[in-house]
Amino acid sequence: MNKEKVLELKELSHIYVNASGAHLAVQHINLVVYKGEFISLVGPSGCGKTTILNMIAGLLAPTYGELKVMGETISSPSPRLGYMQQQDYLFPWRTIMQNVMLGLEISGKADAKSKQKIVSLLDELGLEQSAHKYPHQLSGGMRQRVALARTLITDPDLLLLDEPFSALDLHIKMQLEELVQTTLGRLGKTAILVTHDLSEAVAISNRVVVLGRNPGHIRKIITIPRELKEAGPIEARKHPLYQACFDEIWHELDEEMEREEG
Ligand SMILES: Nc1ncnc2c1ncn2[C@@H]1O[C@H](COP(=O)(O)OP(=O)(O)OP(=O)(O)O)[C@@H](O)[C@H]1O
Repeated sequence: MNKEKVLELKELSHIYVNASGAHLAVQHINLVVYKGEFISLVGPSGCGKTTILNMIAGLLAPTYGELKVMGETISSPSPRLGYMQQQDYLFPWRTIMQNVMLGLEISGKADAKSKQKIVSLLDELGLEQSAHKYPHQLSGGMRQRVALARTLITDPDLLLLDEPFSALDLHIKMQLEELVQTTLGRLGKTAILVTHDLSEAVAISNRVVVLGRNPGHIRKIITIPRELKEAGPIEARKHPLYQACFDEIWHELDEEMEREEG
């Protein structure tokens, strides 16, 4: 694996302050993510997954600690980052082509070659027949593929994926995981996925970051064997090495629950 650092989090912490007081949401988050890695964040509800993602996205300022993307401190939303969420946020009055174009327009990257770039990306994502359709004419899985195209078209260094597959039925979800892994792998992209689905985290990631809560912290970082990644998300779930990884994450989360109750 190429050892270029795409993301560096050092002692990253966030305190929410509002009318009811101050709440330490996450503290001492230390993580380095290298080019081409796929990292998942898992943990119980309220452990700070969204808070961490929002800080990386430049939407929320760290209260203390350091956050760098490609060596640069991020303090506001940056074109280096692509954000994909559970909801696709496609504009209903724009065609698929125009929705993807929006990603380029917003980042000021639209030019004479944009249309051709979009056509070939839609083609790669199996959406070649959909370019002139409107979002309501597509299924949920296809809409998420459009959202992926809109995220990838700006060529971000780091993709932030906030449960982008969670609203889809299992079959479509696994197909989309497969497509995302293949596409990001081919483009050499780096990604951070927030998911509640442990099987998805094991099947798609290079490393899984297991978080604990009160306040949010990293409990353990589990490296997934290369063989699972090479098998692809669907076959990985049937691989002999899969269950041990799943059990290790499960055990961490179990211990976290016991720690909280104890
Ligand atoms: N705006 C806010 N003001 C105060 N506290 C907040 C705010 N947003 C989140 N929190 C608290 O910060 C902690 C982390 O929340 P966060 O939403 O990041 O967790 P999460 O792991 O993403 O949760 P979930 O899995 O339920 O989405 C929780 O204790 C939450 O209640």
